[in-house]
Amino acid sequence: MNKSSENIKNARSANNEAVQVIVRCRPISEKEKLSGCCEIVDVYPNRGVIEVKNPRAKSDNERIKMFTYDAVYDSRSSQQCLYDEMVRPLVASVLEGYNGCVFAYGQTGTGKTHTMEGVVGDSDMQGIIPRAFEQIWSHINRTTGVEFLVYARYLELYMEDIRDLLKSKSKKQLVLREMAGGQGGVYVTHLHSQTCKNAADMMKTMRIGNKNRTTGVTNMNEHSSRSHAIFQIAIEMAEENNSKSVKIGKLNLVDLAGSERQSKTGASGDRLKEATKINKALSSLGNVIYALAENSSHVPYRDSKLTRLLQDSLGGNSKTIMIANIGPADMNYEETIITLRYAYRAKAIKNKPIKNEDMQDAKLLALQQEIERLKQLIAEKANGRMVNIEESEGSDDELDLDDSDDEELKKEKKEKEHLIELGKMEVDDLNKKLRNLEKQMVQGGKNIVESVNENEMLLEQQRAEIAARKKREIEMQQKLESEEENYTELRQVFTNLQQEVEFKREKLKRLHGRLQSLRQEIKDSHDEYIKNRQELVDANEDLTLQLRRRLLVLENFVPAEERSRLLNLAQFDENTDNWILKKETVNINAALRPRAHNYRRPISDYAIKKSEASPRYRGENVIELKLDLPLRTTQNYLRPAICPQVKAAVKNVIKHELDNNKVVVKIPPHGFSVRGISKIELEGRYNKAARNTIEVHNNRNNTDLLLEMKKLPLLTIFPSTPSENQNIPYNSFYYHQP
Ligand SMILES: Nc1ncnc2c1ncn2[C@@H]1O[C@H](COP(=O)(O)OP(=O)(O)OP(=O)(O)O)[C@@H](O)[C@H]1O
Repeated sequence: MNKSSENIKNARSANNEAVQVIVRCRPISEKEKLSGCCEIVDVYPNRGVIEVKNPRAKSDNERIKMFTYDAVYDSRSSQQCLYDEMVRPLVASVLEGYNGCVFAYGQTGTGKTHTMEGVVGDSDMQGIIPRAFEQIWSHINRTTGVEFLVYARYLELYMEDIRDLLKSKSKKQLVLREMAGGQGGVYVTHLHSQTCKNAADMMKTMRIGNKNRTTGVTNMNEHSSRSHAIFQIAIEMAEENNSKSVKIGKLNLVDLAGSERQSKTGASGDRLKEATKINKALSSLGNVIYALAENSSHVPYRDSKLTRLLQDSLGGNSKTIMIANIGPADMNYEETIITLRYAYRAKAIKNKPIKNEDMQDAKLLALQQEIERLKQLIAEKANGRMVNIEESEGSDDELDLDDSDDEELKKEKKEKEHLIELGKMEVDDLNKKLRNLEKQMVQGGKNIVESVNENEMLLEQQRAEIAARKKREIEMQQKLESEEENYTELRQVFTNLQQEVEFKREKLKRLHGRLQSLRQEIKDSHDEYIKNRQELVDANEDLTLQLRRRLLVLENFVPAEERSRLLNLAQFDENTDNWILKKETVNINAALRPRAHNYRRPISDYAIKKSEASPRYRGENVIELKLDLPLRTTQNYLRPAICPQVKAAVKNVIKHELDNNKVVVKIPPHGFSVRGISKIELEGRYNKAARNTIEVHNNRNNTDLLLEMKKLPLLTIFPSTPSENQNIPYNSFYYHQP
């Protein structure tokens, strides 16, 4: 049995593990306070409960909604606390070879980026991603006897397009592909992997990605709110004496786009199209979560690129944490409830985490093999060189002994020396290559002195213990609450019937209240469902209308043979999720031959019907001559090659001109006057350093001239040599040509 099928078998027998769902509520913002918003969210961290008050409630049942999660964090919760309690154990699993995923979900401005990234460089405020870097590298620096290969990838999904944030200028097409060998999982082709050797490298990688995320974007905030960012870290590990067995831990850190419904933003036209595409990913994510929670036989992963990318993390072999971010203001009540419902549903998702062990396709293995090969090659080359050197020295001796000036021997010696030299260069090259390859790997435990601070380790251990205890407490508290009803009844001793009736009436009232609020929740969910369905029906109608309009154009204005030709060429490309036209195989003879048709265009139903009555629509023999296909198009145009000598000569002349040419600057075109002297023309030189800049000299040291020049709109004046004394008039100025 091969390793991958063994892995799959392991996965099946592995324990199911639910997706951990956390809710974090951010503090109320100044803007919300100023606009008179009030807080409607109550967070109970030790019970894992969130309560939301409906600001527009008409009845008691509608007033408060309660949701329970694995953990909840209020506005005062620290970044450190959230990380230690929830994320640290997950990253520790990744370092054992599991797949892990943390994704932040929620309305725009609720703190997803704050939670995932935080304030980079601030030890208290930094978020999950930089903390994960620290944890990973402090583990590597402590682990002796293991070789690591760590690399990061950073991608962005915007309107169903994937962008490589580490190689934003790359022209290579990024396509999603299924892993070979039925291992499950999806990867992106041509995505750049940045090898990292320490936490600073990773931080730099993240910064580069973030910079690329915003370059060329007109509205940075809007863009980041509408795109999904995925930072991927892969850690390959091999024990030094057992390099055959490689483990790979993979961590996906995802900052999703804002989840608010687009109808609320009043988008229309292109904006709506964009919104629909952005929403496509999030609504597909919702559908996947729903299907998994309902244990449905079909999970629509293929509906969007986001769900395909997160396939492993939802219902797959990964350990996953979902962080739902919410705001406390009444203004966002509806969105908050939607986020909370979404998160509540995700609690039901079960994953089957498995360790990625004995990975034959690991980069580390290939790297180690290449290093071994190079070492052998270097040893062989070095041996060969030694033999050559000995031989050459031998012939030297012979030369000395015989004291002969035999030309043959001299030539042979020279050749040998040449060979030795070549061999040396080759070995140097190989050594350089070897060092480069070795540099990519990190020897675990190397910086042990730096990182193993006893107190630090102890602190970390204690934090982990506290986190585990807190988690247990929440679980127990939740269990206790659910069973409290029965316990109180059992513990209650009634002295008379009246007391028992009273107690039971109270209980009935409580249960009735709970029933009513559950009914209300069902009604709300149903209303939400109807609303969503209506939105889908509307969208469907819109699309049908568009389709009919296009079909009408197609039927009436596109010739039938052209239509069938296009239909034959069209095919759906699963990888790009789009229809594409296959390349046509042109039979040149057939294409050029004239063809006769028994009709003339248009050939619409209307025209056919009318053809009986009106000669205007009657069929005629039309001979169609296909246009000759051009042998070359403008795209194939090649510039005539210019002889390099001519090119160099022209360049020289231009350079000479620029260096020596004095330029007469007229500012403005007709010049200007200074104290009666009219139409002064200034003389200047091209400044070599700055194109479009002419250095103008005020040789007359004339302050009035300077003042006049300063008034000119096109003139930027600054001294060519900085002068500390501002009263001394500048002698040189720069005139920027507009
Ligand atoms: N827990 C928190 N404590 C303090 N401030 C917070 C918290 N969460 C969010 N904020 C602040 O709220 C603002 C919005 O947060 P952030 O940009 O992280 O939201 P977002 O959900 O990522 O938005 P977008 O969808 O636009 O990317 C920021 O100024 C951030 O500092």
